[in-house]
Parts: sequence; structure tokens; C-alpha cells
Amino acid sequence: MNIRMSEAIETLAKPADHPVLFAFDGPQGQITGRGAPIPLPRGTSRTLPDRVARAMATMGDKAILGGALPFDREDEDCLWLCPASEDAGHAASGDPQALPLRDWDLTAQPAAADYAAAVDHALRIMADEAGKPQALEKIVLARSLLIRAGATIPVQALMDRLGADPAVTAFRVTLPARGKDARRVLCGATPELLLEKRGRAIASHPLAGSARRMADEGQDRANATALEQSEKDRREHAFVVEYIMDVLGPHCRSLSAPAGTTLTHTRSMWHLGTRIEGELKDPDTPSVVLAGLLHPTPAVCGAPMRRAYDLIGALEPLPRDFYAGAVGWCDAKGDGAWQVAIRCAQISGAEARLYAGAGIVPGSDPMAEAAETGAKFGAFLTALGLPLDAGLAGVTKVTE
Ligand SMILES: C=C(O[C@H]1C=CC=C(C(=O)O)[C@@H]1O)C(=O)O
Repeated sequence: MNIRMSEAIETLAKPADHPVLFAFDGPQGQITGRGAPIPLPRGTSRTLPDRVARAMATMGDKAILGGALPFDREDEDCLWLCPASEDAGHAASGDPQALPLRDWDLTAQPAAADYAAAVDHALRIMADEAGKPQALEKIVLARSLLIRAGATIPVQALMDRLGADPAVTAFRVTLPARGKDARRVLCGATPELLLEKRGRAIASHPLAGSARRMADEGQDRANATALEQSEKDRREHAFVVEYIMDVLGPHCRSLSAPAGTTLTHTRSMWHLGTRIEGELKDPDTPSVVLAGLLHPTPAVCGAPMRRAYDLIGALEPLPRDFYAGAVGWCDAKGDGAWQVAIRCAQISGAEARLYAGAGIVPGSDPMAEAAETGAKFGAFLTALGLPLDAGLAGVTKVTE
């Protein structure tokens, strides 16, 4: 179907009557896009700037663009154009009775032990290649949990529960139908800001390096201190900051990152973070175009990027699809916020596929990385009403 953008906006007269296409609720604000399901022409990262420029030329200040960029830059993105309206502040609340899930079963894909074997494999490649040109220095490997419930998973109620943590951006993005999955939604609660733009000012807040939060205050503090002092985690983090500085640098008249990292936290995880801030040379560069240039960063892929990306395809048994891509919104001025699509699931009816990954560098311990991914599932599992450590099944005991 070929739809001109001007026609698309006219068709979407009463957004409140339409289903939610995308919604974000977090430190960067509350944004909801509703409308008849009219996507922007779909395409890959290569055509993104051109498609966005054409959309922006017709959208005036009455529309907002939002959606998801896939992990794989060669896959098609999913962006929607909606009228910006005064009641678009937030989506209606979900039915609080709809959760916890009552009947469910859970399958780890791959099992924790197979994930640890893939980590071990990557570590051996790093050791073999050390010192050679284009040697693999970091890779982020992910695994997934497939949850099958007895009834349709209530996306808005889930998003409401995920958003209870003030440190995260809860999000939902309606994805294009695929096969029997007619109503696919990407839903999650990400703590990681890929790119925010207001006028000329931009910011990014990459995270890499993790430790699990503990119920016991003393143990929790000990985990945080160990993370702050971990040379392995600081190395893992530095790749991300360096990459973002390199990609954004040519687009900025100033760009800076503080020396050292800051400890940040969600309700279930500690992370190392760095807030990068800058000023664009061209304040009209749309935030979605900058997000498209940036992702996937070494927080979800690795270094060197191409080498890590190829190996992810070989070592992970399932495609990532929109996990580890980017989700966000962009207004007619190009302002907006894009988050890294982590701590999320692709939901289709009564099924949810959750994803979590961990950064691997020389010195990583395969079973500890499997445990880290297990802990990263925690927030989503809790929101569904499942046991916090259901994601740790098959992880043999590792020191916290
Ligand atoms: C890839 C994920 O997390 C990234 C973000 C923060 C910390 C990370 C880490 O310590 O490995 C990851 O880079 C994920 O949650 O799936």
C-alpha cells in the first residue's frame, strides 16, 4: 500500500479512538502515539534518513513519529506516524486485576548451560585473536525465555507495572503482523538512554557493567562496591563510551564525557553508566536519524562492531528481531528520545519472548554471565507476577 504522509495525517482524526501504536513513560517524559495503523514506508537503516526527511517535510507540527529500530541494521524498522494531540500524554491504564499471570510455563532458549558454552566459545576466539588486526575484543551475547500463558498477556497492565521503577522508561510499540502473530507488541522497561535531543542539545547515557541487586542491604552494597571496583566491568563499559563519542563526534560542535563511570541502578540491577552531552552542529538533525546512526552500540553488540555482529549471528540460536535495537519518538522539530530496547519482550497473544544479554570481555566467567542475564530478566518476570529468579533456572551457583 502506498500512502502519502499528508493523507495519513488527515485519516487519523481522532487519536483517542484508536489503539496505541507506541507509548513511552520514563525520565524523558510520557508520550503516546495513537492512530489508524499507518506505518511510514518501511525500510532499513540505509534509507532511514531519506524516509524521515520526506515524512518531516509533510508532517508540520501536528504529528509525531515513534516506534522501533531493529537490532540488525539490514532488517526493516517499524515507525509510525500519528497526530500529536493534547490527550496523547499517556495511554489509558491497564486492568490492575489482569496480572499476575495465573497459568504459565517457561522455557529457556538456549538453556543457561548452552548459553555459558557460547560465552566460552567467544572467549576462546578473543584469546586466539588477541593482538591481531580486527581482533574481537567484546561481544554481547543474549538468551531468551519463552513464556506461554493461559490467556492473552495484558500489555497495558504490564507496562503500568514495569513503569513503577522511576529509573526506567517503560515502553510498548505495536510491531507489524508476521505470520500467525497478528498483534505483536514490543514491551519493556529499559534503563538505557541511547539519544535524547532538544534543539541543539543532545545526551546519551550508555550503561555496561552489571551486578544484581540483593534484598539484603549489606549484600546489595557489597555488589555495588565490587562492580565499581571491577576492572573487567570498567573495560566492558569503556568500549561503549568510546564508540558513542566516535559516532556522534562528527555531528557535534561540542561533545564531552566525564572521566570515570557513575554507579546507577534500577530496582533489580546495578550498572556502570556515563552521561555524554553535546551540542549538534545542525540542530535540525532528527533524533531518529541520530539513533539510527548510533545503534547497535557495544552495549548490545560488541567491538569491533562488524566482527561482533557476525559472531552474534553464529552463536545465538534465535534472531534478536527488535530486541537490542532502539525504541523512541521524534517530533516535527526532530526533538525526541530514543532508548536501547533491552529488558523487554516481544509479546504475541498469550506468548512472550523475553531477551537479556551480557557483555563478554577477556576475564568474563561464562556461568556468571548466564547468571547476569538471569538477573536481567528479573524486572520483567516480577511485573508478570512470576518468581524473580525464574530466569536463573539451570544456572549453577556463582559468587554474587
Ligand atoms: C544487553 C543488555 O544490557 C546491556 C546494558 C547494560 C549492561 C549490560 C552489561 O553489563 O552487559 C549490557 O551491556 C540487556 O539487558 O539485555
